[in-house]
Amino acid sequence: MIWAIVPAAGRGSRYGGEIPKQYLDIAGVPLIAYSLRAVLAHPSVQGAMVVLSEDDASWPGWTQIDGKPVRTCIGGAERADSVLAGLSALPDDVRPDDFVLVHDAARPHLRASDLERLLDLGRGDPVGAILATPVRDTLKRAGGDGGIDATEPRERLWRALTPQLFRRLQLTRALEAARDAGIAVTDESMAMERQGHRPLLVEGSDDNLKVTTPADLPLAEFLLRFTRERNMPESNT
Ligand SMILES: Nc1ccn([C@@H]2O[C@H](COP(=O)(O)OP(=O)(O)OP(=O)(O)O)[C@@H](O)[C@H]2O)c(=O)n1
Ligand SMILES: C[C@](O)(CO)[C@H](O)COP(=O)(O)O
Repeated sequence: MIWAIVPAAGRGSRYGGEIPKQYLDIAGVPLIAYSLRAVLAHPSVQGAMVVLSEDDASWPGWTQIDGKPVRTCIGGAERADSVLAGLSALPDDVRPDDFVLVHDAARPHLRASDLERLLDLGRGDPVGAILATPVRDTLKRAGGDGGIDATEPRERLWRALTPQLFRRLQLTRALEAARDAGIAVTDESMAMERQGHRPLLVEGSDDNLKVTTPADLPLAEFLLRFTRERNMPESNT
């Protein structure tokens, strides 16, 4: 069985607003509820560890979703610190070799079929796997003056998404090594790659968007309200 770690300790500075973006209302439900419901919907996921900020005043205090346990711990200044805190706070019966699934609280529209593919392929990989999508646009390198310095080759370039699936101890060691080296890793895979691992790329969906700026919220709401595969959470406490 697998535990999900849901980093939700960010302040949403690029979004702005009164409350952290993971608590914004989408169709009457906080954004984080969709992200949690999406990972907990898989039968192999037995619970979720939500990583909160020290002064989080918005967390609704859920202790279960769909009958699965939801626990919390306090994160850190950077996302990687929060994931490390989540790894450390997992229940004692989560073994060092067990897979854990890390999914951003800010990614509410995770398709069940994408999660199934990630778990199916990732659990068969010696290291683990991440959801990602191939880059489909031409990429430009910006100069400091607002002009274009170069067009970058996009062959074999993918956008990393979440969830990302790794074994508890291996991921813990990789994140600790990056922290101790003073390297800021932007996702779990980067920490694993620094250790020489080559995580599997599993193709996900472009609509597994991360709500980062205000422009993202209407699109997230559209996706959650109207797409076929949706995880509309029921109310729960
Ligand atoms: N110290 C941090 C920073 C981020 N996150 C979480 O990591 C996910 C992805 O991070 P991002 O989209 O960057 O969220 P924020 O850091 O809140 O956004 P910003 O960078 O705009 O402040 C979010 O669910 C966020 O809550 C976290 O748990 N702990
Ligand atoms: C983990 C992630 O969502 C993969 O794309 C991304 O790296 C998070 O970056 P952020 O700057 O913390 O939003």
